[in-house]
Amino acid sequence: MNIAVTFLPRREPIPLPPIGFIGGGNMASAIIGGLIKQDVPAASIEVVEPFAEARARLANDFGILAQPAAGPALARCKVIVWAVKPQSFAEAARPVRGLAPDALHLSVAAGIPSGSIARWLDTERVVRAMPNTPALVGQGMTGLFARAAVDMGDRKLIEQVLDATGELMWVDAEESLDVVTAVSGSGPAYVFYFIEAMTEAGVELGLTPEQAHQLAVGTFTGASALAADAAEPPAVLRERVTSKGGTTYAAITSMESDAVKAKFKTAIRAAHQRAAELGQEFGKA
Ligand SMILES: NC(=O)C1=CN([C@@H]2O[C@H](COP(=O)(O)OP(=O)(O)OC[C@H]3O[C@@H](n4cnc5c(N)ncnc54)[C@H](O)[C@@H]3O)[C@@H](O)[C@H]2O)C=CC1
Ligand SMILES: O=C(O)[C@@H]1CCC=N1
Repeated sequence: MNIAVTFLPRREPIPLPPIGFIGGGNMASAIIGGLIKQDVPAASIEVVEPFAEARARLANDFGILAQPAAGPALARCKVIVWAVKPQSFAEAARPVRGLAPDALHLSVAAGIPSGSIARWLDTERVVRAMPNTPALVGQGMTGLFARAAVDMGDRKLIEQVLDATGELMWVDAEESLDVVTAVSGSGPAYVFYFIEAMTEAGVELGLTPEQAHQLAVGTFTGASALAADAAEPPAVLRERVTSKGGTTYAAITSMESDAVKAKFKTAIRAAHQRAAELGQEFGKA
């Protein structure tokens, strides 16, 4: 499948209206952290978060007084960000429907189709996003899809809301978001998994955990920067590291004989399949 994408140029800041969040967990905090960095005052952010512990974290980290349930405070919000688990979306939507009739809705939930969200909230102004956790350090990758009723002004508003989280990429087909989920949404977990493996191997071979961690993390940072900067594809960069009969050759040959690349691709297909299942399971209500 070909995915049509648009990389966005750096954006001029625009003043942001009050923004509401339904769910105040990890992803909401990553986006809120970015807003606070853009000097959005905590007082213009409304959060609905049923768990007291999560509310305490929001108060402590950002000075935000979150509400345990949806109420009239959401009426002033021009954008509402949906950062609940796919399993909780339909239930969370029920008390919000009609509370903020002019709001543009932005969902980060994996899998849940924009058509279900439009139905639950009785509005066509819905954008779906698939961010990832490096958004916490301003280096996230976010895929975005807009329903037909979302105009250019709405898109600009969404871009501004997510501006401090990292790079944004609009996709033209909603199905592409499930691919984005499998590649970059879940992707940081794959990278951490490889970092764990490299660190464990380094320790088993005699380095201290600190040394092995520093080498593994630094190698990912450096190789990613090189891949981003280089004109050549990653396969060519890999070949440049791989001296004939040398150490890398031994490692890559071992991985190829264990079908590591094929297995890794199978894992990404499993994530893709799960994104579609989440939509089917929890998008119906
Ligand atoms: N964690 C990740 O790497 C990514 C997560 N996502 C998506 O972001 C969404 C949220 O994920 P996380 O932030 O990781 O989960 P999380 O569990 O940290 O946050 C979800 C929050 O929603 C709250 N909540 C539950 N029921 C609610 C209700 N009825 N009304 C309001 N809030 C309610 C929970 O108390 C919790 O604090 C999910 O849909 C996930 O698919 C998307 C991209 C990456
Ligand atoms: O694992 C999940 O379902 C979510 C979506 C992408 C990353 N975390």
